[in-house]
Amino acid sequence: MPSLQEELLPSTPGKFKIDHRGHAVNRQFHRCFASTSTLFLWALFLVALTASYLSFQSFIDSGNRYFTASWGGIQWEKRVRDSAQVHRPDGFSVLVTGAAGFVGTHVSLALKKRGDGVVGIDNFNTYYDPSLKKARKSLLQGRGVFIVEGDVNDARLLAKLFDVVAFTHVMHLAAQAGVRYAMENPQSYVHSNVAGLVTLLEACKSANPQPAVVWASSSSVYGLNEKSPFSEADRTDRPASLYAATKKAGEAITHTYNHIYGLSVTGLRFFTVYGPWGRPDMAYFSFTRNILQGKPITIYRGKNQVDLARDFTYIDDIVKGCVGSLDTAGKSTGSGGKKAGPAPYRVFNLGNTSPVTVPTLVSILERHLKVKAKRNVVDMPGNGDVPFTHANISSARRELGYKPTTDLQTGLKKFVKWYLSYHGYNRGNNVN
Ligand SMILES: O=C(O)[C@H]1O[C@H](OP(=O)(O)OP(=O)(O)OC[C@H]2O[C@@H](n3ccc(=O)[nH]c3=O)[C@H](O)[C@@H]2O)[C@H](O)[C@@H](O)[C@H]1O
Repeated sequence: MPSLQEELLPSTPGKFKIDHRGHAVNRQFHRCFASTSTLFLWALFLVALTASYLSFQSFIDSGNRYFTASWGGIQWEKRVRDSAQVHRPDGFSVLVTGAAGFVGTHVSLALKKRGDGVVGIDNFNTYYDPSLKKARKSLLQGRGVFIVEGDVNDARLLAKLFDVVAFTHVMHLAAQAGVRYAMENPQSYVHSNVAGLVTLLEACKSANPQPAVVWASSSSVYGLNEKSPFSEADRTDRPASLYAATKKAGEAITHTYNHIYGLSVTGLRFFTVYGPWGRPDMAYFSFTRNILQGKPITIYRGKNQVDLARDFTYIDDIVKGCVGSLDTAGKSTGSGGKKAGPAPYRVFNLGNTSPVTVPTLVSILERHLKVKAKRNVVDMPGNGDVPFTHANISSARRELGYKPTTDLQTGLKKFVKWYLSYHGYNRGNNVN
């Protein structure tokens, strides 16, 4: 006779010995209970493991934030102060956000050159090759512009910067750019163009004295507007992309800060800016790369086979518009978060006033590169693009003295020259 103990335990691990009904139920119950407790113990173990992993991660994260932060300290503050030092009578000290970006680099160089103090901030994100941003940073460093590596969403960093320097102006160019990428990564637009903007404005409104703010809006706010050329008074309530919607939101948000806190605000609607040190995600840049590499380029075409057109604007003209905006920006009236009276709120188009079709842009590039493009013409996908842009710049001309002087042919020649030299092509043989 097997003992009770023997009856309850399977003879071979994993197997049941069903002698009769009662024993089998007993054994099953015991087995089930045993496996449930094992499962429970395993689950407990896994939960504990996950919890310790998560707290370790958060420790690492906070460690990164607080112990390896790339800002702070006496030496850092000295670099910030030196960079903000003004070297002309009545000069400005300007905080340039997105300073390692395309427009940010050019504006910083121009301001520094005329004797203004400039401190840059840039998060060096990977939207496009950060090595280009690092190269721009080196260029700026060589001219005495210090760039802080940080995000405009970092309120502590901004507060510190305003603590160290009484900035007279903020040139806010940090943004998530690109019209079509908004479908791939919508949150990045909210993060930079909405949340980042609010964090920056909070810092500006709390500063004492408050700086005047000039910031980059976009021609894309005109969206489905069909009235041409686009005037600042035209409708901007029909954006065609999330990018455009966040820029439109930025115009509303900056208006609020102007209204409540007396911040002086100037919004600049840039029209498809291009030139040396430009953005690799933009059509003129990626077309150049592909043409030189013998790869096909995709040219979008609008409804009824109408070519798309843009009011392409050369970077040097945009820089003049930015500097003119800083020069004419009235003062903010508030301080420490309190408004003392009305302050200026302005919006200007900065375009070239002569739209060019995308196929014409490609022909100009072909001429400068002396290489034929492999054109792949497709119907414009529903990706946020608008069929054309065309700026009316009378306001900017009147109030900022803005007068674009570079046509697309001339501007692309300068871009191609830079592109070939930057990428190490043999310039003498390739550029006319
Ligand atoms: O003014 C602005 O507010 C915006 O300008 C710029 O946007 P866009 O005018 O769309 O420039 P960009 O991408 O160079 O496309 C140019 C043309 O090429 C067409 N295009 C584009 C890519 C392609 O592969 N094929 C093509 O035909 C395309 O359909 C378009 O017709 C900035 O990127 C943006 O950040 C914002 O600042």
